[in-house]
Amino acid sequence: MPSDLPKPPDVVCNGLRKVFGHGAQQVEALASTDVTFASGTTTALVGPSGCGKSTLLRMVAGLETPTEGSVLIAGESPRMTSKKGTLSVAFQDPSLLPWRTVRSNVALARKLAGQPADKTAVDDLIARVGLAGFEDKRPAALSGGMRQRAAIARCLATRPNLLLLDEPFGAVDELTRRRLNLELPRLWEKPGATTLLVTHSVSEAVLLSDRILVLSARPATIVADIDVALERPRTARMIDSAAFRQVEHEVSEILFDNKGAGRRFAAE
Ligand SMILES: Nc1ncnc2c1ncn2[C@@H]1O[C@H](COP(=O)(O)OP(=O)(O)OP(=O)(O)O)[C@@H](O)[C@H]1O
Repeated sequence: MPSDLPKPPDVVCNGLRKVFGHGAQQVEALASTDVTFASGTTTALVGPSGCGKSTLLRMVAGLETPTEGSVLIAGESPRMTSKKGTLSVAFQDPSLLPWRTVRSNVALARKLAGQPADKTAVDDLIARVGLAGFEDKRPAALSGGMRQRAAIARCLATRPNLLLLDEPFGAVDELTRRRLNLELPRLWEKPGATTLLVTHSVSEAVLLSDRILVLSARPATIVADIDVALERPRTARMIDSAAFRQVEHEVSEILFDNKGAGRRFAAE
C-alpha cells in the first residue's frame, strides 16, 4: 500500500432521517440524527433487528436518499465519494459474481471504480485474506468463510478509505467469524480507513471498534455512545480481559434494557 494515501474522511450526518412509504404504510426507520464519525475510527452500530442500522449505513453509502438531513463525507456527498471509488460497501451476502473467478471478482471492483488493472495488487490482496491458491476458483468452489474473505478483498481492492460493513461476517460459523474478526481488520487499519460496522454480535462490536453506538427500536435513535478504549491491534487474549468484558456487559445491558432491544442479540 502506498504511504501517500489521503487521510480517511470524517463522516458528518446532520438531521439525518429516513421514512419509507407513504400514508398509512409509512415506516420511519431513522429519527432525525446528528452524528459524526471521526477520520480513521471504527464505529459499530448495534440495535434490535429492523431498527434502522442498515438504513443509516445505506444513506452514508449513497444507496438510499435521506427524507431529511444530509451526509457529508470529507465535505462531499456520498455519491461524489462513491464515484471516486474511495468508499466501499460489504454486505452479509458476499454477492460475488458466480461465473467469475476470485481474481476476476476482486479485479472487477477496480474496473467499476475506473481504476487501472493491477494484477499484482489484486493477487497480493487475495493472499492477504488467506486465499492464495484459490485465485482461479469460482465462488461455488469456496466455503462460506472463504467467500466472505473474497468479498472483503473485493471491498478493499479500490483502496477505499471509507468502509461500510453490514454484517460482513454474519454468514459464517462462530469460530471462523472470530478468526476473521481478528485477522481482517489489520488489512484496513494499517492503511487507515473510517469504518462503520453493522453487527448483531456484541463481542464483535467490542473487538472491532473504537466506539459503539447503540440504537433504539424503530425509529432508530442513538441511545448510547460508548467508547472502546482497548489497545490495537486487538488480540484473542483481550477477549478474556476484564476491560473487554466490562464494555461487552455495558452494551448488552443497554440493549436489553431498551424496549426489548436485545431480542435478536446473542449476548456472547
Ligand atoms: N426499501 C425499503 N422500503 C420499505 N421499508 C424499508 C426499506 N428498507 C428498510 N425498510 C424498513 O425500515 C426498517 C429498518 O430496516 P433496516 O434494514 O435499516 O433495519 P436493521 O436494523 O438493519 O435490521 P436488521 O438488524 O434486521 O438487519 C424496517 O422496518 C424495514 O422493514
